[in-house]
Amino acid sequence: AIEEEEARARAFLKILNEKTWTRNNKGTIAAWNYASNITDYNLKEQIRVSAEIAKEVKEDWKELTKFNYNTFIDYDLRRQFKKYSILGKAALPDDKYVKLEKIVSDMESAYATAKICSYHNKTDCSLSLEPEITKILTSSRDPEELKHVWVEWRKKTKTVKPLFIDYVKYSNEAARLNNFTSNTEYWLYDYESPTFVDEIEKLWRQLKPLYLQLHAYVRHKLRQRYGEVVSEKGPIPAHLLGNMWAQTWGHVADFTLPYPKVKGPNYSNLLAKQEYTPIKMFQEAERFFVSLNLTEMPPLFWKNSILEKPKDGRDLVCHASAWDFYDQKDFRIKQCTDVTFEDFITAHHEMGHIQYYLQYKSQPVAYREGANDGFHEAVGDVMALSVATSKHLKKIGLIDSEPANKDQNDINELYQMGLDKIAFLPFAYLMDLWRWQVFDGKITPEEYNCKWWDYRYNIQGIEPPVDRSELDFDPASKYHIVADVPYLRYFISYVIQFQFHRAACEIAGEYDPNDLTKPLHKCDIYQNTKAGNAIGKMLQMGSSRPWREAMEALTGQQNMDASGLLEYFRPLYKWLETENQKNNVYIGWKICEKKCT
Ligand SMILES: C=C(C[SeH])C(=O)N1CCC[C@H]1C(=O)O
Ligand SMILES: [Zn+2]
Repeated sequence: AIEEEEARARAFLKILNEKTWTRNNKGTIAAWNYASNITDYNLKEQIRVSAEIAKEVKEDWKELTKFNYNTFIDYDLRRQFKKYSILGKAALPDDKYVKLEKIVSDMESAYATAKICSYHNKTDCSLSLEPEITKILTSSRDPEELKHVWVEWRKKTKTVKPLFIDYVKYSNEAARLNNFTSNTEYWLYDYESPTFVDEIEKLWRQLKPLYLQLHAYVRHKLRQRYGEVVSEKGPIPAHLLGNMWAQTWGHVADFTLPYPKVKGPNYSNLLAKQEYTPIKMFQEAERFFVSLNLTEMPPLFWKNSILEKPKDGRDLVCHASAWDFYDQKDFRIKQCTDVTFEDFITAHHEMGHIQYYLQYKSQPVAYREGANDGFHEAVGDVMALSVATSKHLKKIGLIDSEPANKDQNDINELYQMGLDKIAFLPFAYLMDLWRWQVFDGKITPEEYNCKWWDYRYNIQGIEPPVDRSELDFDPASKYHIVADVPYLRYFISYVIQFQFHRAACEIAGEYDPNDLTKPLHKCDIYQNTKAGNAIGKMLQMGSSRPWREAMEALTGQQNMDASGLLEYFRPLYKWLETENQKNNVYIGWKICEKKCT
């Protein structure tokens, strides 16, 4: 009878849970050893362990699928079985599994070890993405030097194209073995919502007008600074926006600010002046979480994390990441942290992942993940929305007084935040729009690059600094493309983090929609344990319930909703519309001559 089968299933699941966290721990250790020290030995070891685990997982899967779990009455039992029933890449035959693992590791190490020559000193070819190239992109105001690093980085990273073609093939093969039509369907499966892509498209439609206003203003200001290299009505040249991928534009703030006369201090300089070190940045981040009655970092975090780029000359993956070792004790961050405000904010982002791991660590293994992957990306950013306010920075003594001219400074602060949060939306959206079409075969290898630039033109309104062709492979210039990391999670995060922020700020009494003295963008939930407890309750759920129920636990609503972000940026939106009208600025962009052939 079903009761008897469910009893057997519970016993089976108990054992599977134990085996799974132990396997995950072993696999994560091997993956950490490779990512933090790229050597042939560590690569072989990582692949050996991963293949061994895949074999064992497949054995257990054969047993698991003998159960009639879709008929189980117990929701929780049914849900856990359903999660374990998706085998993922382990569905591949052993040899193809190893091939796919090696392909992704090789693409990731090509990216992690890529170096370019300096613009000013052609014999110095030691520049890595972090910190050297990043520093140039954020601080150089020489269009020729910016063009040099933009082009040279892509010359180095495009070499993985043949590997990427095979990556697509094997990923699709694995997806089909899981009864998905392609890797696209596999990537979207966990959102448990057939209308999910439509919901995302609708959010972008609601947010695009705000983006168009910001884009028009920034192009106008860049044109004032750089002249004809920035067209009046065309896309913005991608190399002038302070970021290798033009995904966030915060580093052009200092010469495009709405009210330059009341420009505040450079926070990065203040961090350096106050002798912050990477460790102190993470300790400060921890203090914020603990102030909300959330959990402190466990001893092994401080013992095992890599919080600065090692100076021993080793190759490692510098792209910031947070790791759960599934033993409920070992949680780590690996980040090549510089003492900059951007990295201080990223420290909160990464610690948000660790906090989520800590909050759901007592859940069954199958539920130790975000309600959906966008939630995982949002946790730290919610904290950072409070931390980045001048009100908070005064509380922690980074600045000694809040800026004088309130209204003008408010617009400046909103603009600074908008250069990161609003500018990011079309980039995050197009990253998987392109990959979904690649996995579905609608974009073929012969057109990878020009279809990429079609999206970059049409959705983001940017253009390359030099002509592109199919001999280039610009998507590979971005970590997530070569490392097989989906990106829709960040678009989701940048929308829902403002819903979470609004809910937490209302609980904290820091935001009141009817009280103009408490606008959302001035909210700081620091030390508010009521807000912290509400956030913690949502995080403890992990993926034990569908994400809409987790969303409802904190915000009282079940849908993703652009109104949080639009409420936060409302004052900036009005200011931009007025300013653009005053300057008679063209809104949008004419698709100028195709730069990809
Ligand atoms: C910091 C991380 C590790 Se999850 C990251 O990849 N992020 C954080 C924001 C967007 C995205 C990126 O850098 O592209
Ligand atoms: Zn993240």
